[in-house]
Amino acid sequence: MTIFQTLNPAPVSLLYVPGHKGRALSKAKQLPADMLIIDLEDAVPAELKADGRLGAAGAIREGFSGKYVALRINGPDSPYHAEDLSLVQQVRPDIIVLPKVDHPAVLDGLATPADVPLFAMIESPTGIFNAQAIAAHSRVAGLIAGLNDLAHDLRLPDYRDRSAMALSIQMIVLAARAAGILAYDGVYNAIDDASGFAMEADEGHRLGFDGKTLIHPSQVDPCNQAFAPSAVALDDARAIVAAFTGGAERFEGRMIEDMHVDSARQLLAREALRDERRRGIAQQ
Ligand SMILES: CC(C)(COP(=O)(O)OP(=O)(O)OC[C@H]1O[C@@H](n2cnc3c(N)ncnc32)[C@H](O)[C@@H]1OP(=O)(O)O)[C@@H](O)C(=O)NCCC(=O)NCCSC(=O)C[C@H](O)C(=O)O
Ligand SMILES: [Mg+2]
Repeated sequence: MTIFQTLNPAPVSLLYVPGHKGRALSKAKQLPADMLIIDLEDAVPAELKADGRLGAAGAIREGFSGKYVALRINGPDSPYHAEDLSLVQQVRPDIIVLPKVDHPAVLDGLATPADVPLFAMIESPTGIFNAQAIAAHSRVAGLIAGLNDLAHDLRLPDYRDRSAMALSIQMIVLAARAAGILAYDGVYNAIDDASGFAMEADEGHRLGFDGKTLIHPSQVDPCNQAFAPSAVALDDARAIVAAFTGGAERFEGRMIEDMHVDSARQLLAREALRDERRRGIAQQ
């Protein structure tokens, strides 16, 4: 089985849940997030790392009915890395999220099960410059933008200013697409700002991300909505596929060619898979 079959359909809404927060882990079971990323890194204070691992182990063993489960471990330079790795061996999450990946060489030496794919977080200027090689590494199934850390390393006066990170954000999407893997947008910190979240999620969709990483239950539904194709887009895709006969054609006032039909087919196939998965989960 390839890493892509493991994640088919690709998740759209990826919610971080700190490993030491029992109530949040329970609540996460009821939420319509496609993937939970149980965090052992920055959301868990140093003195609670052991609690974080215990919480993560219990929650993963209990299961999250139909959701993909990822574990964000502490990186190889961290004193918590070795114990996080033993947890990975015990619980075998669907995905390992590795933070602050700056060089592909970090992935070569990583003692995680070879058949558990990685999402590599790109969160530094060096990571941005090496994103292409990181994305091309055989263990990597996706990239995640870590924009809080990136804004910090770039010394941005305002970490909310995505325009100051536009080039970096697009390099993450480019690197993922060049390698044929998934790409996820960073988190939106202002948890009470629903309209700001909706705008940023929509922007992430338009930039080509497969979905967005999230930090609060209130962001899950708006994320799913932002990345769902509209009824108009689905109708358009069906009409393009039905109308196309080959070469360059006029279709409803615009030119269509092979690549437009291919995009339309991909959109319809993704939506069909997501529908099937939603029905499967509802029946559980
Ligand atoms: C951001 C928070 C610290 C806010 O906490 P709080 O104000 O306590 O939340 P609420 O009172 O609004 O919570 C309401 C209920 O929802 C549950 N909850 C909250 N967050 C989550 C969650 N993420 N998943 C599931 N459930 C959640 C609460 O338990 C309440 O439920 P109940 O008690 O039953 O009423 C907090 O939301 C939080 O901790 N979020 C996750 C933070 C996190 O994981 N951060 C690390 C990843 S982000 C990052 O590192 C980005 C990257 O690396 C970068 O560099 O950019
Ligand atoms: Mg980070």
